Amino acid sequence: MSPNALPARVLPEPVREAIGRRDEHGAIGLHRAASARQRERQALATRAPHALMARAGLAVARLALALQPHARTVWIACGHGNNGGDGLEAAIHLQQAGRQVLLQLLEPPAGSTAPDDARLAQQRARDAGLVIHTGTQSPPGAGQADLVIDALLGRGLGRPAEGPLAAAIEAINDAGLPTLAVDLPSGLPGDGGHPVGPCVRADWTLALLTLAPGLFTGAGRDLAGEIWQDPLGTLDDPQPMPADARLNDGRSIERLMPLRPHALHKGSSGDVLVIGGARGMGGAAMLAARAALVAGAGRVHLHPLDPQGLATDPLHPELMHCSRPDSDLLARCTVVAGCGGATDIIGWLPELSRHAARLVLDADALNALAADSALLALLHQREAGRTVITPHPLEAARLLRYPLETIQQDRLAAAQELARRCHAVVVLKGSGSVIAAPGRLPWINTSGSAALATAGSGDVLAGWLGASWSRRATLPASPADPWQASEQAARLAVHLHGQQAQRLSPDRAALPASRLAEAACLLRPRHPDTGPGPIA
Ligand SMILES: NC(=O)C1=CN([C@@H]2O[C@H](COP(=O)(O)OP(=O)(O)OC[C@H]3O[C@@H](n4cnc5c(N)ncnc54)[C@H](O)[C@@H]3O)[C@@H](O)[C@H]2O)[C@@H](O)CC1
Ligand SMILES: Nc1ncnc2c1ncn2[C@@H]1O[C@H](COP(=O)(O)OP(=O)(O)O)[C@@H](O)[C@H]1O
Ligand SMILES: [K+]
Repeated sequence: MSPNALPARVLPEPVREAIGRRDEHGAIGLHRAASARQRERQALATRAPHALMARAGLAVARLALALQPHARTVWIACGHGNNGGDGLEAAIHLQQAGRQVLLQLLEPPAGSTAPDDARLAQQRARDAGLVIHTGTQSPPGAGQADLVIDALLGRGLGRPAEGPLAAAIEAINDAGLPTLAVDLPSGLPGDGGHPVGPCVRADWTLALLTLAPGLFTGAGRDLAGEIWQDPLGTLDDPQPMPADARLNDGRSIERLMPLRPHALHKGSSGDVLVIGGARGMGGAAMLAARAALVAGAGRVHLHPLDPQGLATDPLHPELMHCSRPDSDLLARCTVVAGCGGATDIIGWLPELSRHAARLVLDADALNALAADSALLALLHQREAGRTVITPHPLEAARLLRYPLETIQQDRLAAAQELARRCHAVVVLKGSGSVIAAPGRLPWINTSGSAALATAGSGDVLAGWLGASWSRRATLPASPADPWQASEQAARLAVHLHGQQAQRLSPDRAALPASRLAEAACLLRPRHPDTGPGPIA
């Protein structure tokens, strides 16, 4: 086994991966189960029987040895499908590398049989002299192993695990050992990232062939740990299956960073107008305005909905108070509406829908929209690429009239549906924010952390996004692609917002939103989140 050829680490960033894995947008593609299967079929068709699984097993064993080089005993829990087959193949290599392997195999449920590849892997493991424990209990000594490899279930998860499978998942979690998941943590739905039954909590996940969106959003990040990928030698295959989504990671947004040329003037950075801050919630609008200012908008106007609200910001006297925005101002600005807007924002929405050049709707503006289909119809009449909405999952649930659970079970689908219904670019916030524009592949953002789970960090994002969009609006637009500017502005702001939070709070301690607003930028942060790179 060559120790040099390891898979590529996808998260945490930065990625130093094999050449050729990025698409024409400089992005890494994500595949839902149906296209992953199709990709697998394509790969199987051009290879010798069992070659793909043998390679998968080798990739798992190599990564296990690289991550835990001193592990002497490795417990490998295998299911009856091809995910288990990968585990069995890995067992052969780990045994050959001198490790003691405790190999557990769950029997198929009554009436079903293991797939051919997995059966062949079982035979090969037996032929290699491995002892296979087939009871429902973990193998003796498993709890004292140095590493557990979870090969119970991968992309085949069809329903919540129960019975022996659920017990095996719980045994892995209860053991508290360093855990490497094969392809997916068992129990994690690859498309959605929101388990409804028991699920392995892994320290590392090695995705095989394709990357599942569910690894990067919802509960996926916490359950998958550090994410690695091995394309199993398929990078040069002709016509690979197109992706269903893309990763909005550091590399993919590099090309979106606006230049600040020497001859820049405030008129070339665009204007932002923030409307929000009803009584008692002036801070929300102030945070959005500050973020827009610090992120580099040419001019920032603030219209507080509370007439007694702060007229000026003592920390930022450059912020312009605006007592009554007229249609000329609306037609010039990127309008960020709704932060702390309460019900006072409702009356503004028809006018904003008609006149705002670019419109970012957040918080209470979204609640107003959810409650009034006439407002939604007005939004629909706006030109393509003129609106961005930034709901958190509960706001998305109100807008779509779905239970919150449904949103979280398939965040990609929810964001796409919202984009279609609202005729807007959508930022569905939370762990692994999804950015979706109508009729386009959605993006899953990789930056950010629980440091952002504080009141006001969404207001900061809305203002940041406003500045990002204003800046892009002054650049030459692509007439053939009306969604491009707003989608790119959202991608850039969402990624930098998360990246700055990681930089300011590396240990994920709660980050006051006012500190984040002061760090708003549209440039590469000075201290990007770096870590040891993978060996690719
Ligand atoms: N065929 C190959 O050569 C390759 C297979 N690969 C592996 O194959 C995996 C997919 O394999 P499978 O399609 O066999 O699926 P899995 O091994 O993930 O699951 C096996 C079977 O378990 C059953 N099942 C699903 N949910 C269950 C539940 N809650 N309780 C009990 N049984 C349940 C299903 O019938 C499913 O087909 C990937 O995740 C990956 O690890 C990849 O390594 C690529 C190569
Ligand atoms: N655990 C997390 N991981 C990554 N990003 C997060 C996490 N929690 C919150 N965020 C981000 O923080 C922001 C919170 O926005 P929101 O829920 O609207 O809060 P608020 O209304 O208090 O400002 C969003 O950008 C969201 O994506
Ligand atoms: K697994």
